[in-house]
This record gives sequence, structure tokens and C-alpha cells, in this order.
Amino acid sequence: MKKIKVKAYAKINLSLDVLGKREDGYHEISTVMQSIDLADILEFEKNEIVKVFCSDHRVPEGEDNLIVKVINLLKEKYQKKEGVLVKLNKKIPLAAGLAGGSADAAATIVALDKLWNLNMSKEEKKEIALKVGADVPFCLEGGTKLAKGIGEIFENLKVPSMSLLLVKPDIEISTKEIYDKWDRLNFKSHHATFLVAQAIQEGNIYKIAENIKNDLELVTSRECEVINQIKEELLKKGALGCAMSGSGPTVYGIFDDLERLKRAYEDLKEVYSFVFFSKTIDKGLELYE
Ligand SMILES: C[C@@](CO)(OP(=O)(O)O)[C@H](O)COP(=O)(O)OP(=O)(O)OC[C@H]1O[C@@H](n2ccc(N)nc2=O)[C@H](O)[C@@H]1O
Ligand SMILES: Nc1ncnc2c1ncn2[C@@H]1O[C@H](COP(=O)(O)OP(=O)(O)O)[C@@H](O)[C@H]1O
Repeated sequence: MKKIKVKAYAKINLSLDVLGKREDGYHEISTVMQSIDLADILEFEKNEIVKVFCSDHRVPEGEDNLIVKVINLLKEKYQKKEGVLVKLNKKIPLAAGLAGGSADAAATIVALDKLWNLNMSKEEKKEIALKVGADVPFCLEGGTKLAKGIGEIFENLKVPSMSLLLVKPDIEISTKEIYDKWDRLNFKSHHATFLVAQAIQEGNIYKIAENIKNDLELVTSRECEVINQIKEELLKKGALGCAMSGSGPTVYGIFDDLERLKRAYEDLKEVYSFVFFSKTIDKGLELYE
């Protein structure tokens, strides 16, 4: 029986400017999104029924799972009667600002396109992706992108390779709540994206690290003081710069010295439940048939 295996990579936001609220409730943003080498592994196999098995029992296995959402949308659009078995080996922490669910959704689009011989165009894949979530179109493409709109209008960038330390405190964040609070709190955007994109174009990792900034950090760190604490610790341990990813609570630091990074990893893993040594990569998905 034909099986398709996909590695679905997480993302971080090297910048995130919130520019305003649209009529549909979504926010216009300007952000630099970056794939990193932390990935879920998914296996897809033809079957009569639809079933998702996940290694982490906190992930919903029914209709609320973004994988199931993609399967149902594709079944409807292409009038498919068959099902699929999906095994998800979850490595990307949940509700962490790292787009784990979105990466799984993007993986499902490319896997089912192959498994069910759908011959989807790039535009058709993107259309399904956007129906599932604002981060899913990025996860389909991956790499480094300047993203506008609600995060789906792209310009390609090429980032110099960077070593990162990710630290996630033990809290889960609701993206919707954080965007809602952004409106209520009336904060002003840092408008960091322009400077970060410029630094990337110059290939200057020191300038990138100096400018990384995320508007949503103002909201999340108000409730989770530990975010500022992690940032302080990362800087003290030699990070060139650090910021929160997405709606949080994961914080990442950029390092140019691997010895310092290793020491920071050893120290911080004693304190926080998820500490991960990572690097930037130039793709969002990897498919094996
Ligand atoms: C904040 C970001 C930054 O990359 O990432 P995460 O923290 O989720 O990783 C994204 O904008 C999140 O994208 P994603 O998580 O796919 O959002 P969705 O599922 O489409 O939307 C969840 C909710 O977030 C809000 N939302 C999302 C995106 C956006 N541009 N404006 C919004 O206001 C909406 O209230 C929506 O109902
Ligand atoms: N395949 C999936 N993997 C992880 N979470 C999922 C998935 N499908 C749906 N979810 C739900 O989406 C929520 C947030 O998803 P996730 O993508 O991990 O976070 P974020 O949006 O912060 O990047 C989870 O708490 C979970 O309830």
C-alpha cells in the first residue's frame, strides 16, 4: 500500500507588525516568517475511512484537528469518497506560536494531492490552505518570506543561516485572544518589519538580531511575565537578540557562537519544559514517497 511521509517544519516570526483590524475580524499584519528545523512527522496511507492517530493526546483527533479540516475540504472539492489514515508524530509544541497545526495542515494538502492524484495547482493548494488558517499558506512554501495581508501575500527573502535557541514556558496561548487584546489595549505598532527585511537583504545577522521585534509580545508578556525573564536570560547568556514568535509564548534567541548557545541550552533546559537548539531552513515541507 502506497504511503507518503512528510516532514512539516515549524516557523518563527522574525518581526510582526499589527497594522489594523479588518471587517472580517482578522488583522492586517506585516511580518517576516522563517522556517526552522523543528518538525512534525506525518504518515499518510489510503483507507476507506478518515482517521488521525497522534502521539500527543492533547491534540484533537476529530473535526477540530486541522489535518481533518483539510481532508474534509479536499473530499468535498474533489468529490472523493475514499478516506485516509494519518499518523502524526508531534514534535512541535502545541499552541506555542510556532504554527505546528498549520504545518500539519500544509503537509496534508501536499500529501493528499499525491495520494489521491488530484494534480492541484499552486493556486488551488493556497486557496485550501487559506481556508484552514492564516499561517497555512506560509507553511506550504516555507523558507523566509515577507508576508502581508493576514499573512498570505508573500515576497521571498533569503536569510543568512542562523543558529537559534527556542524556549517555551509551560503555558498555552490562544491566538484569537491575543489579537483581541491587542485591539482593546490600544498599543502602537513597532513597525519593525521594514528594518528586519532590510537587514536580511544585507545578509547582516547582527543587524537582524538587533531589530527583531513582535508587536504581540506587548500583549502576551503582560500576562506571562516569564517571557521577559526568558529574554533577559537569553541575552545574558550571549544571544545577539531575541523575541517572541507569533502569539507566543515561545521565545527564540539568535546566536553567533555555538559554544555559548550550547551552554545556554544546558542551563535553560534545567528550568523550562521545552528548550530546543534549532536553525533556519529554506523549506516548509519535505515529502518522501
Ligand atoms: C500570530 C501568528 C503569526 O504568524 O501565528 P501563531 O501565533 O498562530 O503561530 C498568525 O498571525 C496566526 O495565524 P493562525 O494561527 O493560522 O491564525 P488562524 O487560525 O487563521 O486564526 C485564529 C484567530 O486569530 C486571529 N487572527 C489571525 C491572523 C490574523 N492575521 N489576524 C487575526 O486576527 C483571528 O481572530 C482568528 O480567529
Ligand atoms: N494538527 C494539529 N496540531 C496541533 N494543534 C492542533 C492541530 N489541529 C488543531 N490543533 C489545535 O490548534 C491549537 C493551536 O495550534 P498550534 O498550531 O499548535 O499553535 P499556534 O497557532 O500557536 O502556532 C491547539 O491547541 C490545538 O487545539
